[in-house]
Amino acid sequence: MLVFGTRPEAIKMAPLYFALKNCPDEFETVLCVTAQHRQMLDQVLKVFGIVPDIDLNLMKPGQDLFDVTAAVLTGMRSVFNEHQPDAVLVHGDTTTSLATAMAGFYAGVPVGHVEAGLRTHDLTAPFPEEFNRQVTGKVARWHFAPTAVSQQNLLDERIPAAQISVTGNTVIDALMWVLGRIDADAGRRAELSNFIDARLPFDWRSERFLLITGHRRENFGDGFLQICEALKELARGYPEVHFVYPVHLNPNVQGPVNSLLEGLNNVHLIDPLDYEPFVYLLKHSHIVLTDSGGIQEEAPSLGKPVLVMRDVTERPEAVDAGTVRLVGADRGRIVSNVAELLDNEDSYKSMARAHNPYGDGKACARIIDVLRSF
Ligand SMILES: CC(=O)N[C@H]1[C@@H](OP(=O)(O)OP(=O)(O)OC[C@H]2O[C@@H](n3ccc(=O)[nH]c3=O)[C@H](O)[C@@H]2O)O[C@H](CO)[C@@H](O)[C@@H]1O
Repeated sequence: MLVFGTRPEAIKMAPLYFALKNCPDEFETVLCVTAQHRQMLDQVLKVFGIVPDIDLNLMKPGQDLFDVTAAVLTGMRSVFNEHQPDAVLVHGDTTTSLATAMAGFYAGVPVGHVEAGLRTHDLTAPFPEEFNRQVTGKVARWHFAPTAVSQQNLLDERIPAAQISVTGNTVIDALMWVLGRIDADAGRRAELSNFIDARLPFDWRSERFLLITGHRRENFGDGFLQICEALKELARGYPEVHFVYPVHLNPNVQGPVNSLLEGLNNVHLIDPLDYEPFVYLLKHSHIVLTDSGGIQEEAPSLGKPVLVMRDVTERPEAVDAGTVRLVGADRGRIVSNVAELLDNEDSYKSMARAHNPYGDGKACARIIDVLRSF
């Protein structure tokens, strides 16, 4: 059984879902979604053409971490009772993953952790994700670590080596699948272009633009004010550059972003994009400014410099390779780093190198090999 509830989990679990479904003689695959994020999850399910077998549909207005954790935990009790899975697979560091892993532990269902071993070693950053992944790691029977760094983090926590496999990150499987589908189909490319044209009033194919995403809890409040002030300063200082920001639906993000950034001609605040147009836009972007985890993995494989608006990252591989840089949610650092990349071609070139520290597109096959031997 696969269980997930948010957009990034759905993107990263979709290829694994298909890979398992492709082995019907070996695995009966059941998909349960919690719908921790309803709308953004559904967007991804639609792109991949996936219909869940079970939908807990637990998103409610104004719910907090206590509500989500409790709802997933009790929801999964019923699901496990009814379906009696032999194993449950969860992903990464969401509240859905944490509570499902706990439910698996209580119900005696072995847990496989996809994207295991990422660590900042600071329980408050990202919050609550670092806590979620550490606790999920305590419970897991199989740890599917994307890189040697994440494998080492698990070994340092005295997880037995035999329970850890280095598989690569399934996000690269998803990215390659989506890009392959776009490349192979001129009609699809035309449709995507029309879709993006309808949302952006400039020629995004030829003009320079920054692609921005920001939604981390630890940046709510002052962090978002600083991010918005930085964007405002950059937009005024570089009127010929465009700033495209698909704004996360969380009201803590929508509030400051909409009020502080409206009315600037070259700042384009749009709704979160479906995965396919997002990836297409990422491919055409000049610089990526983000606090997201997944985008730190996708952008390097497309050769895009990434400035991460956080002080720590659980993904040091691309930072070490020099294609991702940490700039914090700090107005001065964001402005100076973006300005350097816009003004200095050598700096830009040194960060704009395509490389793939996070996988080769074969992570799902490796995960399935491990599950086969169970
Ligand atoms: C910092 C951190 O702890 N992040 C975690 C968070 O995801 P993460 O921070 O990656 O979550 P996001 O909501 O930023 O989602 C990123 C994904 O959404 C796509 N995208 C983004 C914007 C948009 O408009 N449309 C769109 O499709 C991106 O291509 C990317 O694949 O949960 C994931 C699932 O457990 C984990 O893997 C990540 O470690």
